[in-house]
Amino acid sequence: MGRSSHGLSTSCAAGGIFPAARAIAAAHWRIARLLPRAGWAAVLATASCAVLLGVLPVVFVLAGSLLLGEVAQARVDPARWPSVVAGFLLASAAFTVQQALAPAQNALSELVARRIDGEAFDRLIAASLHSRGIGPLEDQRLLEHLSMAGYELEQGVHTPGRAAAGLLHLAGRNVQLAGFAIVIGVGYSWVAATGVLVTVLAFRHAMLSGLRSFTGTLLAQAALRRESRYLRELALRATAAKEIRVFGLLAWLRDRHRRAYLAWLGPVWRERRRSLLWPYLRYTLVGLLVTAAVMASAAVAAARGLTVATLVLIVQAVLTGLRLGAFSPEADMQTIGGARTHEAVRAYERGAAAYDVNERTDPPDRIADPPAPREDIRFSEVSFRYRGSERPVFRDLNLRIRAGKCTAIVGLNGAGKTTLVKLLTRLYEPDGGVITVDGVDIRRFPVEAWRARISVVFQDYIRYEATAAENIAFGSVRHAHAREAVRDAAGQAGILGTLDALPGGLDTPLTPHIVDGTDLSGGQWQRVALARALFGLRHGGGVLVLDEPTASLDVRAEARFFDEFVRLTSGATTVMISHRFSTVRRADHIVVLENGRVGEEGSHRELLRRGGRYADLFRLQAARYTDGPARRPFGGSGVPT
Ligand SMILES: Nc1ncnc2c1ncn2[C@@H]1O[C@H](COP(=O)(O)OP(=O)(O)OP(=O)(O)O)[C@@H](O)[C@H]1O
Repeated sequence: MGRSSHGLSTSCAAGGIFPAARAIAAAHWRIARLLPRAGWAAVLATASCAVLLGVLPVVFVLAGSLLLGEVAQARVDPARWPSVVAGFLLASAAFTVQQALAPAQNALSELVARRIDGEAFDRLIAASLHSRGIGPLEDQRLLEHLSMAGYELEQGVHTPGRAAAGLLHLAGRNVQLAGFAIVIGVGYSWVAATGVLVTVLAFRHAMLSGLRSFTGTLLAQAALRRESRYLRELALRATAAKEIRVFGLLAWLRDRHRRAYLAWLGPVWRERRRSLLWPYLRYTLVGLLVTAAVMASAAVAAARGLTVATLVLIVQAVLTGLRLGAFSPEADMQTIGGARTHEAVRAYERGAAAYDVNERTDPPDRIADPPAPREDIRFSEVSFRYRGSERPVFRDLNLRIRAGKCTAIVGLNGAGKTTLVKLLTRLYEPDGGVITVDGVDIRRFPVEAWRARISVVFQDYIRYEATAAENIAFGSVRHAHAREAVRDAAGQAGILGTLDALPGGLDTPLTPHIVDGTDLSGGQWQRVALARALFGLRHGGGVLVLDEPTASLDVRAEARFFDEFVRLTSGATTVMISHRFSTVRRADHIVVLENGRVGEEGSHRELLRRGGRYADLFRLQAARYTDGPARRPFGGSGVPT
């Protein structure tokens, strides 16, 4: 049995008939085990409907032939008319109940599917949120499972729930098949019954194997499908609308989308022909031969005395029975595709859980409540490399962040500044070394408690589609009700006036996608993010981390922010990451990251005096803001200090 890069089995071709049948049976079994999640009452009701809907067509055919036979007899023997009426009533009842039950079964199947899919979505979200760090969400291998499962569950077609409902539907079809086989066996010949059964089962097996192989190809094409989806979204969403128009990317986008779409569809079409069309034609031919053989032998039997009613019964049972070998739109694609989605959910769950298990184990002597740092936070001999990446970001990094002071971290792009924050907030664990607060390993604190101590504005902070007040209160959700504190934080970040002036004040949704909602400018959003961090700091943060806090602020706003900043953060341990030297120079202590280590550190003046990397970078940036004299070699009178 082949295995794709997804770890999901994809092909039956290599293994022959029995392994393929075993794999399909195993997939069905895994799906069947999901049924209790829909609740036994719903499952039993749906299964009962399915079984009845399987039995009723058999009853209808039996009643119909009984009616036919009795009508013929009643012409010569009037005493048979009650039997005619009974046959008619039975056929009518079978037909009417079938019509009434079909919508009920659809509704119940929907209920079963939604319950199971709701639970699968819950599990996927739980696996995504419960993992301690963000490693699984940045691991390409696991992301494939996550995006495939998320996409299918959202589309709602190839889902575990639809697969489970499909299985119940198949149970009904199998009951029907058994019913017709019994009718043929009892009424005519067990050889003919076996012929019909074998033909239907062989046809179904070939079709399901083909479907399985086909969905395997779909999966193997997942990257291309994702690319064409991404390009479609690029064209249809507002996010890239500006650049696409200004850079004149429309033609490129259409062409690229067309090519990606065809590159995805080409193998899918080929596989559809290979695994679905040819087996379909082959088995249809076999089905026709079997039908012809049974019909011919029935005709011979009829000539030798088989009654017309029995002949009609057999013909109907054979034809309707053979029809059950056909594709079931309610079940087949769903059971095969849904089983794969279920496997993807499980694979992501396992992978995400393994991430936590594989992390270094926490020290046993736990401390429930991490204190705010009194001395310092230290990175000691810390090394770290992203999984799948060759290059370590940190190698034996030693770094001290003084408590109650502002430490600025600078470095070239990719030096590891944001990664440092990820390690500090335990979104990733170091491969070696230790991070301590006043000498205590931070792994001794519960992760949530430690994170509650840290208030962060990430470089790519989130613009939540929520009210302005909520956007700020997310800094400490436990204190979301503290309206005055929200206003204070907004005031401190210099955004209160703007928010008060919105139509709904602080209760205005900050999104243009909601009626009465609005959007803010980049700089205004940055102030909201700052307000969020200040709100968190006020409610027990103790440590404030700002990654590029003033990147979107205008020069005046930046200057004002820093005038206020010292007062607002007094007593807090602050880490500031910035490329703006006008921001960095105000820090108490500056650390330059270089080649995975601390290249140099000191105050702004000390570092300028040293004339090293920091002084170079500072001089380069200062020269961009001044005229000729500032371009003189550092140390000259024209350089700001
Ligand atoms: N999820 C990830 N997986 C693999 N490599 C990553 C990941 N995130 C970052 N890196 C790599 O780690 C290194 C450090 O990245 P980081 O984002 O910490 O740099 P930075 O100093 O914050 O950069 P910038 O100044 O551009 O924001 C870079 O080489 C980057 O390519």
